[in-house]
Amino acid sequence: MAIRNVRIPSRQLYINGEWREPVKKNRIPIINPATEEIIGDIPAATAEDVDVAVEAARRALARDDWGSTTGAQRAKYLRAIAAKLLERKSELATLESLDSGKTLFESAADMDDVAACFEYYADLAEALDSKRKTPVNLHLDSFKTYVLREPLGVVGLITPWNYPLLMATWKVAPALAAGCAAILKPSELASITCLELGEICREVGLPPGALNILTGLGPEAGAPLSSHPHVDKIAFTGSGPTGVKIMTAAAQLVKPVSLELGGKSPIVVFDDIDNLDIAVEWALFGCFANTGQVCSATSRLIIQESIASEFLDRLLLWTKNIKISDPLEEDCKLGPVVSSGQYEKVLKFISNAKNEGATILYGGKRPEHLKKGYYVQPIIITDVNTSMEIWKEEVFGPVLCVKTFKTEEEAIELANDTKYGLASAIMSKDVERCERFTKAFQTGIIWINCSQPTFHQLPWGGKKRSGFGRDLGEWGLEKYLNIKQVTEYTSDDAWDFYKSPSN
Ligand SMILES: NC(=O)c1ccc[n+]([C@@H]2O[C@H](COP(=O)([O-])OP(=O)(O)OC[C@H]3O[C@@H](n4cnc5c(N)ncnc54)[C@H](O)[C@@H]3O)[C@@H](O)[C@H]2O)c1
Ligand SMILES: C[N+](C)(C)CCCC=O
Ligand code: NA
Repeated sequence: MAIRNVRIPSRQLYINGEWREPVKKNRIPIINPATEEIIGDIPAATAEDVDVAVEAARRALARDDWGSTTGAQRAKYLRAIAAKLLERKSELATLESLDSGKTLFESAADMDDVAACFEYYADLAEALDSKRKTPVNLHLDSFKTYVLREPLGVVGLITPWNYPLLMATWKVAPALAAGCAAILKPSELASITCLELGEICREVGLPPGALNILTGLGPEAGAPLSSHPHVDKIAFTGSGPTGVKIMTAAAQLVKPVSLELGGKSPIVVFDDIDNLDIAVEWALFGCFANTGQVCSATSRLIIQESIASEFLDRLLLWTKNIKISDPLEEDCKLGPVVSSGQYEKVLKFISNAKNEGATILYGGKRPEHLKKGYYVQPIIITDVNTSMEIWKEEVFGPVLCVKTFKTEEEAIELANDTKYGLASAIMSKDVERCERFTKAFQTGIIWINCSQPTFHQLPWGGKKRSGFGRDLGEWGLEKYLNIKQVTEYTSDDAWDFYKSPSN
């Protein structure tokens, strides 16, 4: 249930466990994409604030109350955060919808996922205690060796607007579980819930500086974080062009980065599926959930020619049935896109596709009943060829383009015909065929007879231009750890490499 008349909290930057006004005192308006109204504002951090936050993070690591904690002690903080998040679930979900345009149903599901992700990494933090020191047996009498897993240090976490608190959590929870001190820089287009995470950390008594939250613009707050000499790693989720900038800045200091970038993922549908409607719904969900603003959206439908016409007829019926409304309205299934910039971008993709000769089978216009807000009907585009922009580029909106195939070889070639490599889906009841596609798809995520279900136990990330490194699962924790080898000489005998002068 939405909380009507919810108050938009007015916050400052969260640094060293306190709310702190940005040095330059600037603020950025919060716009509700469903109404185009300004509903509040967030602080705008600059390089000066980044310096203060990095210093706070370094001090946290040097203090015993954070830097010497066991995994079990950190797990207590993570569980307390999860409990507070659940206590405030309805309010946070409403705030997320007001800020990003996400349907209330999806925002509420995100809050459950956020809390579950903190719980999951609490378990992994506890398990880390027994793995902190691993002896390595060399079968030598003169040496004792072991490997330590330690927190990597101060980490910068830069995140996007499409799942504001969830994408932040995929990085914050494992970074804290590992014992790092973190600086989160959420997207300026949707930061409300990330700032509320700051309030929750304050309430549960997370040691000062363990997590700092700097809202602000990318070039003003994100860039100085990426190039800061005392930030040991940047974990980034966002667009390809920003990923390139971050990697370039980090390279100057040989700072490690992990990049979760965009995609143009395929969903391949074979004519052996049992139930057309079930496959149609997955195709719809795979591309139109979160108004298509999903990095892993399966936005290229590759359908076997023999069922294409019937499949598209059904797809059209299902698409027309999607309720488009204010995201807080009950049963809303498609809200507005996040911002006016994103709205213009989506409309431009549609007009370019038309100009290049593609057919708009359905949608792409403002819904008649919604006069305000960044709303666009879901769009299905046919007569697409592989050189068109709409086939090649990520739209990040509710835009599905369709191509047909005859043979399995043709399907796999079309599926892999992309610079991206995040996810792929196959719909078929032929188990061996699904195995062949699992091997052939050039992506980090494979969905079989579904699209998008995500579990925090499993690694999330891509290859090719979708980036590298993994969030979630044990892989999402490893990236915040430094692996340190320790070699001890235990013999009483001299090493005897040089001639002793006393002989
Ligand atoms: N692979 C994934 O897991 C995943 C998940 C969600 C979103 N995405 C991708 O994110 C993109 C949409 O998100 P977006 O529009 O917020 O992306 P974006 O790249 O514009 O912004 C992402 C973050 O980077 C910051 N930023 C911008 N310029 C910067 C700079 N020069 N230095 C440092 N930080 C900077 C932004 O302020 C924001 O916090 C899409 O391409 C989508 O595919 C990927
Ligand atoms: C869990 N989801 C919905 C697949 C979120 C993917 C994150 C990328 O946009
Ligand atoms: Na907003």
